[in-house]
Parts: sequence; C-alpha cells; structure tokens
Amino acid sequence: MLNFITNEQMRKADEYTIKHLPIRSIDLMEQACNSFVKRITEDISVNEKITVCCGTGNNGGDGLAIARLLRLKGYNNITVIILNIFSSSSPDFIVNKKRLNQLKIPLFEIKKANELPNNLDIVIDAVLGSGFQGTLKEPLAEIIKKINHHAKYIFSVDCPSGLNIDSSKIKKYQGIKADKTISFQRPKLFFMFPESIVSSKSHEFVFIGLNEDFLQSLPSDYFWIEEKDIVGKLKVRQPFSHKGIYGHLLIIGGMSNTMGAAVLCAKSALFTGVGLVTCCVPKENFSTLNISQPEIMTLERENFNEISLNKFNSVAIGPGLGLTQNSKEIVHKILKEKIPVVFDADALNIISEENWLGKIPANSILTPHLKEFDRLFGSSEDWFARLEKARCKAKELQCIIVLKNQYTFTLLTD
Ligand SMILES: NC(=O)C1=CN([C@@H]2O[C@H](COP(=O)(O)OP(=O)(O)OC[C@H]3O[C@@H](n4cnc5c(N)ncnc54)[C@H](OP(=O)(O)O)[C@@H]3O)[C@@H](O)[C@H]2O)[C@@H](O)CC1
Ligand SMILES: [K+]
Repeated sequence: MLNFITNEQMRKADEYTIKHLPIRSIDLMEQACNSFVKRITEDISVNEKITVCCGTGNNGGDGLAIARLLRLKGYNNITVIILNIFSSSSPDFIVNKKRLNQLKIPLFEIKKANELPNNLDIVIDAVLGSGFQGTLKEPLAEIIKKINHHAKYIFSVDCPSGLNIDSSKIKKYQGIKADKTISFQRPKLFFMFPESIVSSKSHEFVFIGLNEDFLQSLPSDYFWIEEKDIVGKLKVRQPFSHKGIYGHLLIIGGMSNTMGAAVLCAKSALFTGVGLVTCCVPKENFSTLNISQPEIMTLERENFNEISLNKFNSVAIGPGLGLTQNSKEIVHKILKEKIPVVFDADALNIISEENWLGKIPANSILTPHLKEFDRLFGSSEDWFARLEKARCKAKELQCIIVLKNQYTFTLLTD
C-alpha cells in the first residue's frame, strides 16, 4: 500500500532523500527524468516529432533533462521551447540548460503565445509542476491555451501545468489538458476523482528513487492499494478441502425484472472464493439462477420470515431487491437482527428513503455508488468533499463504506 501524499510532503521527501541517501538534487532530477523517459519511450517511436515545453523551475529543469535523454536514446526530431516569462530560474534548471546546449537540439525562448509554433505533434509539458500556486495569468494562460489547441498528444511531467493538484476546486480549469500525466513516486489523489479528467485523461506514476521508508512514514488518510496487497489475503483452496469450509453467504436480492443483479452478485461471490452461496429470491425466478450458475442454492423470498440467518457466515442484501413494501419489510427485519450485513443498491435506497441510517448495525459494509452515496448522506461540493464525508461517516456509523467509481474508495472505521 502506498500512502497518498501532498505536495508539501513530497517536498519533504525530496529534501530527506537528498540529505540522507545522500544524493545531489541534480542527480535526483536526472533519476526522475530517466524513469520518465523509460516510460514514455514505450509509447513513442524514435521518429516522432516531439516538442518539450519548459518553464524555468524544477519542472522546467526536468523538461530539459528529458529532451537530452531522449536525444541520447536516438530521438532526433526534438524541439525545446522555454517560456521565458518567469521571475527566476532554479539552479537545476540552469545546470540542465548548460547540459542541453552541448547537444544540437533546436531551442527557442518565447515570451508570448504568438511565438509558439502551430505544428505541435507530441508535447512534453514541463512548464509548471508541484510548485504552481494561485491562478494562471497572461501571457501564460494564452500560451497554455495555444499548446492545448495545437498539440496532438500531451504528456505532462509530474502534473499538468497550471493544476493545483492538492486542491480539487477547479471550476474554470485553464491549465494543460494532458492525455497522460506521469507523476513522480506516487499517484496523485486528485486523479482518483472524475473532476480530474479535464486536466488529464489518464495517469501513471514512476518511481524516481525517493526514500520509501521516509515516504511511508508520512501521515496520510488515504492509501493506494495494489494487486500485491490483495493477492496474499485471498484464501487459497487447500488440497482435500471442500466447499463447506469456505463460508456460506446469503444474498437477498433480485426481482423478475432485476434478477441479473442477484446473479452477478452470486457469481462474484463464487469467483472470489465463497464456498456456498444461497440466494433468497422470488420463487418464480429460481430457474434464472439455476440456469446461469447451477452452484447457487435458493430460498423463497415469500418465506423470508422463516429463514434463520444464524446458519450463514455472511449476509448481503440489496442487488435488484426493488423498493416494494415487501422489500422494505425485509430490510427492516434485517436491521432489527443487529448483525453486520453488506448493504448494497436498493437496500441502501430503502435506508435513505426511510431514514434508517441510525439503525445500521456496527461493522456492516455499505457499498454505494455515487448516487446512492449522495442519497444516503446528501450532496457534496466535489469529490474531495465527498471522500472526506465518506471517511467521517464510516467512523461515525462504525461501518465500512465502499464508495464505488472508476476508482473505488474503501473507508474504514478507524
Ligand atoms: N518530487 C521530487 O522529489 C522531485 C521533483 N522534481 C520536479 O520538481 C517540480 C517542482 O519544482 P519547483 O518546486 O521548482 O516548482 P515548479 O513546478 O517548477 O514551479 C515553479 C515555477 O512556477 C512558477 N509559478 C508558480 N505559480 C505560478 C503562477 N500562478 N503563475 C505563473 N507561474 C507560477 C514560478 O514562477 P516565479 O514565481 O518564479 O515567477 C516558478 O518558475 C516537480 O513538479 C517535479 O517536476 C524533480 O525534478 C526531482 C525530484
Ligand atoms: K508539468
């Protein structure tokens, strides 16, 4: 698990690594740029026309080093454009400018948008990185607008220029609209939110050699879960074992017109390792389950009151359940049992409609999508606010909240 960190924390990690590895700042920049170049050379061939647009801070220094490293790898069609509009240049930018001058790469310095060429193909955006603060003013706003207009594909270095990555309040975004952002050492939390799509269509991150022990010691409320974090937690089937020792799940869901939701839920449970799955559905839908997944056992929803929940290891309620009076009575009965349950879909909608949030037993799992979440907890100004709300509500209700989206947020109770 990697902790998401802020720009400020990243700066500390940068300082710590320089001091304790030890490594010179210019060498760390070189390492970062090598990682960036290694990644983008998988996507672009040596003949492509590449324009590297640079500011004069460290992000701009990265751009100059990237241009040089690409050139050394045989990329011959590179042009560097330096935006000569900032009040100062960082020391590492100055060093990299000298290093670049030793290679025969066309380099232009511009001050206005009309000096920018129109025929931009692939652009490497190294104008502004994590040091950007405030808002974009002229002539920078106009230059960036022109880059967005003329580029065929934009790779942003570390973050799209002009994006305040730690503040998702981008009502009128004016910065670079990247096709892909490759950030350093960590994914950026902001890219987990749908709002980020205006600034970057896709994102990746590369390791640049910052001290991981220090980084992981930095406080964070959110963590990026990787495949390797999950794999070890899955229960492996042991030789001579049988379905009876891998848990029995009861799913309450499905109606004639929404049986697919119950089927998909049951299939997912079996796929992820549950030994026995019983679905409680209207009797007329038994054959749907039997045909689509014969392992699934069935119980009649009409006889729900006679079912003893004790014989199941876990209970999930909601997929395709519907909002009928009968569905409401079943949700109410489940809530009264005071056992932790997985609440999904219509079970959540019923809980919102009936104002039963306070009745949810501790340690339950709530799995809302965006709209179900907002129905439960009210609307939010943006995704960052929604995520913070989810984090607080998980603590308050002592329930795990799984907020589903392109990236799913799992909020724990502590
Ligand atoms: N993480 C790491 O360990 C490593 C990080 N590295 C890299 O360093 C980057 C951070 O570099 P950084 O701190 O020099 O800042 P950076 O993004 O270049 O911006 C500074 C420039 O922004 C300008 N500027 C600011 N606000 C503005 C505004 N509103 N409107 C206009 N201009 C504005 C400001 O202008 P000035 O105020 O001087 O006029 C200055 O010129 C980081 O993103 C990554 O790429 C790697 O090199 C190595 C390892
Ligand atoms: K950038």
